[in-house]
Amino acid sequence: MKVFSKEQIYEGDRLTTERQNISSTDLMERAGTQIFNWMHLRMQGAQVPIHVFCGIGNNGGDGLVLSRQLIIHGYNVKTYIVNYSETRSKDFLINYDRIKNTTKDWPTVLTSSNDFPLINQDDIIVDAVFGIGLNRPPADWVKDLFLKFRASKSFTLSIDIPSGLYTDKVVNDTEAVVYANYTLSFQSPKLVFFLPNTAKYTVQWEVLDIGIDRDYLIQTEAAVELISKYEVLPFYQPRDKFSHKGHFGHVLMIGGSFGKIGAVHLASRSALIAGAGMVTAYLPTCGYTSLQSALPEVMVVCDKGEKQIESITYDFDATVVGIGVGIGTSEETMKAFEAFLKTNKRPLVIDADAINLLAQNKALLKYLPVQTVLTPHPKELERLIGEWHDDFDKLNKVVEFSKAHKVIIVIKGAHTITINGNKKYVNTTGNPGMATAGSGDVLTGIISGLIAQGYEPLAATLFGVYLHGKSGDIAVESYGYQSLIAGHIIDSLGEAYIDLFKQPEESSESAENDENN
Ligand SMILES: NC(=O)C1=CN([C@@H]2O[C@H](COP(=O)(O)OP(=O)(O)OC[C@H]3O[C@@H](n4cnc5c(N)ncnc54)[C@H](O)[C@@H]3O)[C@@H](O)[C@H]2O)[C@H](O)CC1
Ligand SMILES: [K+]
Repeated sequence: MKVFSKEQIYEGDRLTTERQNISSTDLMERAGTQIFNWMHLRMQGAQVPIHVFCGIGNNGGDGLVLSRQLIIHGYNVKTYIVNYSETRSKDFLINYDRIKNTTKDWPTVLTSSNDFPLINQDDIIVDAVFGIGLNRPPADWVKDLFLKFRASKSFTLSIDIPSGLYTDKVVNDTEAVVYANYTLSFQSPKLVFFLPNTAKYTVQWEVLDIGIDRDYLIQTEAAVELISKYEVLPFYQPRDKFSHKGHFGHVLMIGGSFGKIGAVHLASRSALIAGAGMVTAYLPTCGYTSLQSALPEVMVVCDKGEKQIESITYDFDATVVGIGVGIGTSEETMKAFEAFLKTNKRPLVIDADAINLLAQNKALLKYLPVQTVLTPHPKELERLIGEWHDDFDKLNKVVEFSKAHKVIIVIKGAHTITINGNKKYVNTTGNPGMATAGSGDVLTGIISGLIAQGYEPLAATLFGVYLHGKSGDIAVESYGYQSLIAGHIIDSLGEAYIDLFKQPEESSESAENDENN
């Protein structure tokens, strides 16, 4: 699913009204009615007090449409105008008139904290104060209103975006934002729903279809894309009946040091289970026996170093090389890594300490093949690109790095984001149970295993990140967050593949997302 920028959303609105020959008021009517339908379906006329707080722009206008519909359908509604400015939008004013014609119980205009109503915990708050038009911090009394929402502990439903959140930057004052239980967003989810600094402002979100022009949605290139089953399915390469292991490539997994052979074990096994035809693990000699005994399907080549890798030499042609898991950062390993990069011609997946080695010696970056995949966790990323102030700054820095070195970067996290030049891909699978030792080694193995089978590095990365998260989601059903370990993720990989062809997910136009799942 595309994640459009604010400018693209406004343009989509404009084009829709033009191409469908409707007014912006009609479009607002659709938006507000969609919210009403959503609530009506769930509430079925229940007389729970609903407090609808409307700003004076178009987000407020959506709130007024909703209020009117709720009133017409007999709900117990109170409407408030959060009068933070006298510059009311045209469609707000039209709907302000319409609601006044519908009920004698006119909206209450709020201009300071003295006007705030009583809200009980069992009431419902609808937040239609600010939408994507927010361009500066809210006034102090509006912030107090948001604090009152939180203090009430009532279920809070935000329209389009939690008020106080920007679409393209973080908020400095974490109290000047609505903490929504649920956000019903129009046209596209907002990038801020997925970033560590801002995801907390909505527990769940859903996109409502308000009939934006289809051609515009299809033809408009978005800088951010949400990756779910629908986006990865087209990558899937079916197997030919007459295929043999030679068709699915040979992964060379280089890594390990004394005490960290397990990382290579996990990555090699994952590569094989992801579907690679053959996997060879390249290890210091101390790892030979354990790896051979634990993984009979994997071949092993030993380095001359006993406890660490000291010179990388092998005499076969690998399809792809995964390097870095458990490798350590000793001087000898650095030399071996440098010599390897200078001669290697194969696609690379670089993880863990090999990223740290690159960060220590950035001159080596020029030896990376185009579309090398780097899979740093936050600390490794920081060593590579330097510190960042916030999530947007981080994304910008990674984009610059990706463009400068022509590499794909996987920013691992709750919503792993893959960056390829200007394009950002936000993954939707995975869970907190996957924050466990070795989980990253598994990802390295899966991506390498996919590249070996002929997937392009970007497709392999997006598909691999998706499958890794999905396997974790399947595994957590049996083990729970605490007891899930990396090996369980590998064991569920087969089911994650099978799941690709199970019942379709909910339509991507109305994808539901539960941040707590
Ligand atoms: N396709 C769609 O997504 C549709 C969305 N709709 C809704 O429209 C809003 C965006 O509306 P807009 O009028 O542009 O902005 P806001 O309502 O978010 O803000 C109102 C207005 O207030 C000014 N402003 C900004 N920040 C402040 C501040 N801190 N203090 C005071 N005033 C401020 C600014 O000038 C804004 O214009 C979108 O989110 C949807 O909810 C349409 O209804 C239908 C299609
Ligand atoms: K809002």
